[in-house]
Parts: sequence; structure tokens; C-alpha cells
Amino acid sequence: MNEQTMSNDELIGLRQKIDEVDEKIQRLINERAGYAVQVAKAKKTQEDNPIFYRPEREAQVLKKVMARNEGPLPADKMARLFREIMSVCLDLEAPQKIAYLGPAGTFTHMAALKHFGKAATTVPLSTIADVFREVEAGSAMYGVVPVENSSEGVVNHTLDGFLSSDLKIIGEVELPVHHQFLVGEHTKVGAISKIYAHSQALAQCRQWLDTHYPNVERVAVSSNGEAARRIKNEWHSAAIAGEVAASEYNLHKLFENIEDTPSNTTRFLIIGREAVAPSGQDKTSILVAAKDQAGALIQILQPLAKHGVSMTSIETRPERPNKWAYVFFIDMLGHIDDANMQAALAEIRPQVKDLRVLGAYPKAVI
Ligand SMILES: C=C(O[C@@H]1C=C(C(=O)O)C=C[C@H]1O)C(=O)O
Repeated sequence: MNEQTMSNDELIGLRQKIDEVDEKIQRLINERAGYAVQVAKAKKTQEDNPIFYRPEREAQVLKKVMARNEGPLPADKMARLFREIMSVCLDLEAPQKIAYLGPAGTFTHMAALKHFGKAATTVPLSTIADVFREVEAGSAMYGVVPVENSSEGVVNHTLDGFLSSDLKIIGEVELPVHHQFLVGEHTKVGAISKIYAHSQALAQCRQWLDTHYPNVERVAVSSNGEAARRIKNEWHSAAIAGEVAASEYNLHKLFENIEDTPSNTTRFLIIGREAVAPSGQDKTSILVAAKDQAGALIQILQPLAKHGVSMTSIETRPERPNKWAYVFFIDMLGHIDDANMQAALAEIRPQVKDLRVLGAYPKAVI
């Protein structure tokens, strides 16, 4: 037997092993799906309006997967696989309709798929306000909106959305923002005269553009998805957008990851109508309308410190329609049901005009 046939036999043997493992995995995934269907039945008998999607349970499942992972696959990649397995299991229980800030191919679209998996039906809407309305009306079960970017700061439209809505925050997603330089099938790459992107993407890739395309016109459009859509039939144009836009519009990546700051991250919120039970590692967001008096902020922060509640962010927005009145958006570590958080909020309430819990939800796992 020569070396060539030996290695061929080995290859055939290994592929047989993979076939055997695949058979087992497939049987086990279907067994898992069968249990999910039984869980769905239990939810239907226990509740009048059963809630099938359980963010706290999904976060716990993903954390367990990562904790017990021994490789060779890395824990985060394994968690992504389980994310998709849960996505199809939940879809079998009850298909989920998710509204997001579109159009298709935006980073919010990527965030929606990262959080719910690819089995969810994702529906693009034109504005953040539309996403809130669609979820309030019940025509979508959940919504996905951007809330802050590590280099550009908060997304005011999202924070303002909560001022006039009773929707709850039921989850968060973090997405590293990588920008791709995209061209269409027919683009003359040597003769690019226009680069489309959202203004934030143009800003985040400024140094790269100054070096590689110093004299090419940069055109700001409403979203990166829109930029990708536009260049489909333009021979002299390129777009800057994310990975999903490339596949959504069948574009080619001429240059990858052209952002000036590679650690650039955007955080998104998942909004819904129901409160979420504790997962063990949660965040709580509140909205506080302070009294117009000296020391108003101290009266909010002191009880948090006293009861050992860690604050992860505080943002100020004008409390419309009142001129010169402000509200604070505060994110804290812990669940609203935690005793120390309850104690801190009980002390804050009498000191402020209004305090609303926007939601308690699992910390992003993947
Ligand atoms: C199976 C359940 O329903 C859904 C599916 C899950 C899963 O596939 O593990 C987890 C949580 C729910 O979103 C459950 O609630 O346990």
C-alpha cells in the first residue's frame, strides 16, 4: 500500500466517523426539539397568554454551554451553535416575529440575528419610533434598536422612545462593529468615484479613506444597508457596510475591517411587553425624573452606593415638554427582584418626581 492510498483510506475512515457523529447529533437535536415542544405544551396549560420566548433561560443555557466547553472548538463558537439550536427549537414552539431598525443589512439586523438566531422572522422598519410602535401594537413580539456606540455615544431616539412608551427592556446585545468595503459584481474597482455609507461609518473609517481613497466623493446615506442597496447597479461606486449587507445584497468584500478603531462596539436593546425573571447575571435599567433642586443627583446615587448596587451607566436627557427639566437613564448590575436593589429604589422613590423601571434582563452572554 503506498502513502497515497493509506491517506485516502484514513480520510474515508475519518469521514465515516463524522457521518456516525452527525447521525447522533441529529438524533439528539431532534430529541431536544421534542422536549421544547413539550415545554410549549406546559406553557399553554399554565398560562392564558403563554410566553414562549424566555430570555433568562436562554442566557442560562448559553452560559452552561460556555462553562463546560472543553474544545477544540472555542466556547464562543460553541455558544453560537447552541444559539441556533435554541432558535429552531423556539421556532418549533412558536414562530417569533422581531421588528428591527432597518433596512436589511444594517448592524441592527445583525444584532437581531445574533440575539434570536436565524430561525426568527426579522422585519425591517424605517425608524426607531416605528419599532416601538410595532411592538406596542403587538404586530411584532419583540424589537431591536441601537442604544449606544463606544465611539459615537448614545442613540438619543432610543432613549427618548422610552419617555413615551411603556415597553420594557428584555435583553441587550453587543456587537463589535467591523466595516467592510463592498463593491458589486460589475463595479470597475480601478475607477471608483463615489463611496456610500452612513455618516457614522464614514466617520469611523475616516483615516482609512483618507489613505486609500483621498479624492473620492463620500456620500452619507440613511443607513449602511441603504448604501449597499444603492451600489448594486452602479459601476463606479462602493459602499461601506457590515457583513450581513454583503450577503444580503450579494456584494464582494474588496477590503475587510477598515474601521480606524478595531474595538468599536455597538450595544442594542431588545424591547418587549413582558417582564423577565432573573437569570443570575442581570442588569436593570431605570428612568428617573429628578426634582428641580440642588443635590437631586446625589439623592439618587447615594442609596445605590449604600446598598451596594453598581451602576454601569448614567445618561441625561431633557424631560420633554418641560423646559430645563431632565431625566436620567441609569443602568445597574443586578435584577429588580434583588433585595438590595429593592431597598435602594425604595429610598430613591420619595426623593424624585418619578421613577420607572424600564426592565431587568440578562447581561449579554455572546
Ligand atoms: C424550551 C423552552 O422554550 C424556549 C426555547 C429554549 C431552548 O431551546 O432551550 C429556551 C427558552 C425558550 O426561549 C424553555 O422555556 O425552556
